[in-house]
Amino acid sequence: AEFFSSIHEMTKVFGYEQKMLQQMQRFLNDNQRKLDFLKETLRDFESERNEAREWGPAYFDSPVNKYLLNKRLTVDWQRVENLMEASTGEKPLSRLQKLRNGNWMPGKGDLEGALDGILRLQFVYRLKTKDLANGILDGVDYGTQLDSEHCLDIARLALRDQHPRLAHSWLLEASDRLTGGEKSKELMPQILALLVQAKAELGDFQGMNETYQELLEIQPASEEHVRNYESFLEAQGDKVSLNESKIIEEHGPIPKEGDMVTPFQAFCLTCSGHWQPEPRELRNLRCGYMMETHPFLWIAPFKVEELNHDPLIVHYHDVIYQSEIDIIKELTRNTLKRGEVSGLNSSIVSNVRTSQTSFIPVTEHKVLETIDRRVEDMTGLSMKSAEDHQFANYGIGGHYGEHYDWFSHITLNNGIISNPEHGNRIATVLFYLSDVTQGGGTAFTYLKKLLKPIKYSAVFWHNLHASGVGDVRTQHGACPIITGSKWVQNRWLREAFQSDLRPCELWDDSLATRTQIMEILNREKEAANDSQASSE
Ligand SMILES: O=C(O)CCC(=O)C(=O)O
Ligand SMILES: [Fe+2]
Repeated sequence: AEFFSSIHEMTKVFGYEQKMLQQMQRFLNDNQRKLDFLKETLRDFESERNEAREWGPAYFDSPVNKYLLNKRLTVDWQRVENLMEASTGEKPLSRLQKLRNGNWMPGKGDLEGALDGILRLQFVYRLKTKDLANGILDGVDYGTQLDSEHCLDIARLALRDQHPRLAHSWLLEASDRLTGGEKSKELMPQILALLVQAKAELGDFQGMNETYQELLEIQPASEEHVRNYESFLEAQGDKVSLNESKIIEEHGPIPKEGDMVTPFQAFCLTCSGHWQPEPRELRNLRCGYMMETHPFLWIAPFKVEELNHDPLIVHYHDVIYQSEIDIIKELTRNTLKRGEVSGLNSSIVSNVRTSQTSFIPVTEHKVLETIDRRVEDMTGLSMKSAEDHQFANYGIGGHYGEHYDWFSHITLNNGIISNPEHGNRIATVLFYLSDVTQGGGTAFTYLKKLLKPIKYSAVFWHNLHASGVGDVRTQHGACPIITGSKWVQNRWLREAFQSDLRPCELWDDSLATRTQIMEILNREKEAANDSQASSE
């Protein structure tokens, strides 16, 4: 099992730890009883000996006393020896070991996953190292302090995952948090050695020089440091005297709109709200009640909000009920596993997606059937070719990086998707089965839209152009959860049986690069502005 990706699992593990504590308590009790008995015996033996000493040799005139000493030296001491030799608390120890070695316990991968989650949160939301180390997450104080060793662990991972700025700041924090004593002596050289590496990646040669000197001051005898310092001076020595030590910010500058960024950067900037649609891009969007698709909706119309016109994205409110969510949670209780993404030839576990997911066929429960009738009314599309219901639970730091829901040609043709004859994923309906306390929005990277999960609501969008070609503007992802947990349900509708039901549109951006798309979008925007301006 895997735990860091799900709060649901983490709560279970927390329960197991309670059992481990009980075994530890039993171990202590058993040993305490043994020690108490030995102490009492020691006192008894001592008092018998004191009495004998007071009497002097006359003590042994009494046959009873002779007997007592003999008994002590044979039987009683033997008992003491046996007791001292016997290992106590074996039972609770072996129970404890069983609990801890069970496959329900988190392992090394989970620990790394949890650290990875912290780093991702920090990177995406540009959180301050100092705040995180003080247990403050995006302004909320959780009161948990990280010690020097924790900071060092995070720094090590940051360095490995090419976040040298973050590594640098975590190392400074690790050093600030050293409290002296043996531990400091052990950790300081490790901190400085990694600091040299971080500064090297950041091109801070003067800083490297200073840190090398500090390192050699505390470990002058280390041949390794001397050797490294010498080869550094040889290679970069000329740069040292020229340069000022750099000021290193823990986060790089925020790219401006229109700057060239990677899709991942666009994802981060949308998640953190640094990139947002401009007011004029929003002013034609409406909200209201929808009642066209089904007579029932005249009585209870859907509450809809338009989020985007092209591609069409709409948000429905109050379209799933607590009673349904309760049933769903029961259905998925034992079937959640780490979510996978499409690899070249198969589905793979990847850090791109850290959530627990489960596919459940509609036939499993009538509630799924009811939800599908609703989806039909919400989308005007047929559910005949829909995939199984997918449920996902994200824990803290859990996320799903930017992606398209539509399958690429490679995926469509390599036989790893279910029912390829049903074609590509024409539309997505994403239900939010929970609110999320902090973070965890759905970010549309091209459209700069961030949707905060609202429990009982659902988002619906078309993934494909009318030609059947994937629409790259639908790229989206699940932003990492800062606190709380997130439940979603995906309904993926396929192309088959939809030909009379889908709306039309003309252009095809399937082969365009991001820059080309941005150009087209900007041109459209300008055109819209022009026509707006001329009509005003
Ligand atoms: O959880 C989210 O907000 C998005 C999930 C998603 O995009 C997916 O499962 O394909
Ligand atoms: Fe998706």
